[in-house]
Amino acid sequence: MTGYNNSNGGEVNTASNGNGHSNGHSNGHSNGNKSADYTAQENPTMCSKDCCSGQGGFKPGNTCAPKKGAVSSSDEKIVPTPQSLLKSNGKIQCDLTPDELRALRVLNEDTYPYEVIQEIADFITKGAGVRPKIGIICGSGLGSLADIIQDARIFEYEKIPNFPVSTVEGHAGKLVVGTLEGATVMAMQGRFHFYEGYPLAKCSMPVRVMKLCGVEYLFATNAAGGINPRYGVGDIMLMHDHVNMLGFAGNSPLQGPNDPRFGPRFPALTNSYNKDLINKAIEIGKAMGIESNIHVGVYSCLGGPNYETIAELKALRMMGVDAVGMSTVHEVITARHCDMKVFAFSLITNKCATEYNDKKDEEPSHDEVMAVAKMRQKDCCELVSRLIRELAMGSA
Ligand SMILES: O=P(O)(O)O[C@H]1O[C@H](CO)[C@@H](O)[C@H]1O
Ligand SMILES: Nc1nc2[nH]cnc2c(=O)[nH]1
Repeated sequence: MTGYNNSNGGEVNTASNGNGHSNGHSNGHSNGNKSADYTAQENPTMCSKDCCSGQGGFKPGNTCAPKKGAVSSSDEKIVPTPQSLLKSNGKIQCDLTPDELRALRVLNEDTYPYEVIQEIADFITKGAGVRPKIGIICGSGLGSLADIIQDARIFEYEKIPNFPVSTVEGHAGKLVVGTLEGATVMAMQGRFHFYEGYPLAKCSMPVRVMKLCGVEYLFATNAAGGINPRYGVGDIMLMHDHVNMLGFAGNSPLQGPNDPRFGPRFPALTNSYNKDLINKAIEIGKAMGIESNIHVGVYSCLGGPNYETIAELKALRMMGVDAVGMSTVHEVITARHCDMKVFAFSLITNKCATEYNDKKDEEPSHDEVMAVAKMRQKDCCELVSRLIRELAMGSA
């Protein structure tokens, strides 16, 4: 095990853009060509945010009207959208089929009151005949974690009332309830991502379903890019913390009115990842002989679906991030909010380039992510099963 490692091994160079061109700005902006309408403050011909806010934007009578000759979008002719495209007989035209409309509605139904989540949980526990104690979320290509569950009762997402559907390859869209190593478990073969168009609260809604089914421990797994230069493809990073990039941008699965039946308005996240489970997993890694492929590190979730630019990866490395993905963080936040114990790991499926001269063939692809996950699924399954056995025996 490489152990805790937050050190900045990436040797990030902020003075140059890495293409050999100095960017000319001490603040790290790489765009040397400042456009004419860069900000309202810098160009007095443009109105500021305060000036036009709440007034429907710029109006000709405003005192801050652009001066003649100034570069501004108001110089362009505005062609209004013909009413004929918007309305027909007073009704809004819509070419979507009823199925497409339903899909849109499901996509936009992002509030899940306690009662609806309770209904979903009841549907599952009645159908399965058990109350699972451990919840597992299978990462991309790691669906086999659910295949090892015994006495499995399988629920397809489409058949669960009010449940979203999986749209990503490698996420089958099934909920598997049964037993594993003597413990009752429920596993999501397919998670929901922000980039699929689901709001974060909807992405992590199944965690609340797990809670109301009786789950006490969340095991979240994911496929991730390794930013820490010491991580190799196929390594496993036990998550001991995260950087919530979507949170930096004002997005949270806990946004909106708080239901105290789930948890407090302002939950603390300082001890989100259960240390006993991390230590147990390290021991198990040693027993499995994969000690040198196990690390403990910091994960960060970006919105995706694109993989990161090199500048973004450099920035994440500077922030102490070891692995990057597009999931898990909102699930962990939701789990901690309702007081579940969390264990999470990333399977490193690709090495992230943090220098411009890194090899071009290091570009990530989902095919590669899936292939590596397939290759490493046996060890991931063994790690999870052994850890669950320890929990079932009461020694973790
Ligand atoms: O986080 P999981 O679901 O494992 O999947 C990861 O892999 C996909 C990209 O290849 C993204 O969905 C990313 O989040
Ligand atoms: N954001 C992100 N997600 C991933 N999932 C698997 N690899 C990666 C990666 O490099 N970046």
